[in-house]
Amino acid sequence: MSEQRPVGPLDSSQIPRFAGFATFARLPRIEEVPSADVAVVGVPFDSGVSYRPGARFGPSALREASRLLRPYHPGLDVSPFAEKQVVDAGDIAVNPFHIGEAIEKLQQEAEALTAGPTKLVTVGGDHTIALPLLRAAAKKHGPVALLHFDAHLDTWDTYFGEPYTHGTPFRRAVEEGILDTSAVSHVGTRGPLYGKRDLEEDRRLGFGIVTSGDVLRRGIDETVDALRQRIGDRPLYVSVDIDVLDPAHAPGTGTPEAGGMTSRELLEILRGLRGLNLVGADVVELAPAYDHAEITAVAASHVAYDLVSLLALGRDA
Ligand SMILES: N=C(N)NCCCC(=O)O
Ligand SMILES: [Zn+2]
Ligand SMILES: [Zn+2]
Repeated sequence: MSEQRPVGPLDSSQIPRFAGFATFARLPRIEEVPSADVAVVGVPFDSGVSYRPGARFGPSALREASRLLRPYHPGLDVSPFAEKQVVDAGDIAVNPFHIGEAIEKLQQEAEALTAGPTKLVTVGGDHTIALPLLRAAAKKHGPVALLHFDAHLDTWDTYFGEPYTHGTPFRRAVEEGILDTSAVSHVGTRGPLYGKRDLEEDRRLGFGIVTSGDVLRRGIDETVDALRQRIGDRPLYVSVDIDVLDPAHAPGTGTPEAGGMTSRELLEILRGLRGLNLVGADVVELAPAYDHAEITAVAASHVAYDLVSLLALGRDA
């Protein structure tokens, strides 16, 4: 940004936070400011799911839950909306009846949004959308390190013979050479698999795994240290599937698995990433039809807030 001060959220002491249109954290829309450092953008797409549908309603649920976010982040000691111009870039509308076309359009739109200095936090939508987002990130930064928070590996080959689904984005990404496979990790993995081969193939692709049990046994600090060492100075993309959380913390999702992380653990690990070379991030698989009292939407909105805050801190954290 130039000398101009960022346009922040609506003042909740003047306009109650439950009033008015829902943009992320009540921030301005992208059209309302000359340029943006960080944009939160929705992708209401769930045509790639293998079980419960409904993540197409994720972006609007997250925006509604984000009304309660406040401008200062004590955990990271940053006021992200004062440091940087953060905006809501609306939704990227993609074809719900054609996955291939949806992926192409999403990649184009993500490239257009990030053509300048703007960094994206994308709200899904199902996990299929990570592939075009990673393509756009790699086009700009070269192959990126990946930190993938998820109950699932999402490195399966095909479903019903189809290569582009929410269970396959990271295998496609490795095949396409858009990930730096010396620094790709899953965190929070658990639950039954199709066979032991799933793990062998995942390892062959280059992934390291920190299971949800590992996080419990090692604790936050040791987990963060190991991840930071692996990532180093590389451009980093963070993908958060909200089903990384235990169904008690995130019932509103399509493929829930027992034994997951708490939202506290996830947020603490994210805060441990400050100072890394974060270039983009997503939060996916929020499916509000299965939610209760906005439990999952609130958790996802806080994850998005932490990701925005990390981007607002930038490298000088
Ligand atoms: N990406 C998510 N959430 N789930 C993938 C699960 C794929 C499966 O049903 O085997
Ligand atoms: Zn998952
Ligand atoms: Zn996933």
